[in-house]
Amino acid sequence: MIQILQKLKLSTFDAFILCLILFVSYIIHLLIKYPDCAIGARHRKDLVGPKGIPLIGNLISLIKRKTVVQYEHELANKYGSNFSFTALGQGRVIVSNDPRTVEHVAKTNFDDYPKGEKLYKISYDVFGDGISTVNGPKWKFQRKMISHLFQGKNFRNLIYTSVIRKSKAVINILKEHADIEKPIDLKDLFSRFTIDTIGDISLGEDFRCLTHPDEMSQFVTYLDVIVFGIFGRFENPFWKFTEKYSKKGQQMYKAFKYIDDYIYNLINKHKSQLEVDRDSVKNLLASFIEAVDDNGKKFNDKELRDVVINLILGGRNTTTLALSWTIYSIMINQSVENSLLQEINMILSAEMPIPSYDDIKKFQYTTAVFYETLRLYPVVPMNGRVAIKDNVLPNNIPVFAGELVKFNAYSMGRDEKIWGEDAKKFNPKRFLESEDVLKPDQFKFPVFYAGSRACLGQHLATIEVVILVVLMLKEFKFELVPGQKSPPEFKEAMTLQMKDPLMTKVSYRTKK
Ligand code: HEM
Repeated sequence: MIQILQKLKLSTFDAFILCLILFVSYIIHLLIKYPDCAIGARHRKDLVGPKGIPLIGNLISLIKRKTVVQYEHELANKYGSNFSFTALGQGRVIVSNDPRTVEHVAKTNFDDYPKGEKLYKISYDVFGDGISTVNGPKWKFQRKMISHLFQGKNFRNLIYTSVIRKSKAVINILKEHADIEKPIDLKDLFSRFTIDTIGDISLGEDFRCLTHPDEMSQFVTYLDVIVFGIFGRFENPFWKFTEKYSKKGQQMYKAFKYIDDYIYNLINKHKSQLEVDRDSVKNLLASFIEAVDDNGKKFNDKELRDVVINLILGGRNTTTLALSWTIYSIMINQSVENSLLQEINMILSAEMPIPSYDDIKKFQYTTAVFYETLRLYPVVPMNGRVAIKDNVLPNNIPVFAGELVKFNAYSMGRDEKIWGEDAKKFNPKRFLESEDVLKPDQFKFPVFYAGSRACLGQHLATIEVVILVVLMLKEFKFELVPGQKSPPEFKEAMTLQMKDPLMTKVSYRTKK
């Protein structure tokens, strides 16, 4: 540019005026191209939604939001099931809370909506090439191996034994609180339960979060550091730079290294043990080390690390939140608690105080309570994919390559068009009275996602929630400590987090 100006032999003042004209023309060009949407987003008159500001779209409303879920839910209340907005850095977002859209994205046109490059790059340090973020053959291989293992009898025994053992530890903690009438933060207790359970199932490790809460395992502490760190990257386009020069960033890098070393050490330890005696270790990591696909291919060490960390992270937070929202929903619905107790007393007895594996499926009402909770409080409240080619949604909305098609499971769960007039009411029986008892249409109820990439841990999560809820309710009554917000406020995150602790009074059902 400077060379061109020199060749034109313009004075400094003329050059300045020329640059100014060019700059202003460019801005005018952008303003014409993006009159009400963010730079990079296609200007579209055919979609309804909040009017955007030229060049930045709806960025300011998004910044001022409480949480993105609530922002989108307010828009759904105003504009209906289908609407759109844009934001600088995000491009165009098309929200379509229509079961047909979920089916289109998750199943029918699956190949046109892969997991995005941005997600892969931002979370590579943690998820690596694990199932949650990859596409194509890498995803297929892991999906096949994991589902195969998860369907086996060994896995069944492993999860059952582990969940029962860890649930008993929870009951012991609750006894301590009930004895001295000391309230407990159930959200924190569930988080310790889920990490101890998934640590046991996947690695054979006892993180001792239930038994020794004051000596927090370094692995667990660093796990939280990386989860929050990665979430921060989605909000900060300059993360690569800021992490390099911030204390928080340095702590994250330390955490990545620690977690990697920890898992690689365990892989080596497991391999040595398995060489000596194949039956000496029974956990998911051991099973993955031994697993072979149809072509005789085994997981290499990097794949083992990735698969294990993906399962730990995929299953921990989600189940913690599911348990917290379930117990909260029970506490505020007395008639639901009564029906639960009726079911528990019908299946369990003084001689059989603990459900066997086969008993679990008898707890139909309890499972319905879990589903009903997820309908109103889906712990993965929003989901979506960027289209890689032009498409048309079943409701005739065109989608252009690069646009993000989203559905908001929180809004869908409260939509009368989907769930009828009592959509906002907590009514677990709806999952029992419908034709497909406890097998809700996954496109209408996409809380575990749907189609080929539906959650692989649904069964495990259901077992964890049903067993723990049954054992807890059988022995104790739970009440919200007064003065807390009900329903609890949300905290901005990828999952539907409660902002504050869930302080709860615990008392014995029968006087000791
Ligand atoms: C209530 C508890 C849970 C909920 C609500 C839940 C929800 C979900 C959702 C919405 C997805 C799709 C994510 C996406 O692709 O955008 C997913 C995927 C997945 N979940 Fe879960 N999950 C739960 C528990 C678990 C557990 C306990 C595990 C295993 C330890 C697990 C393992 C997975 C895996 C491996 C995937 C990836 C599947 C694939 O991409 O093919 N989940 N889950």
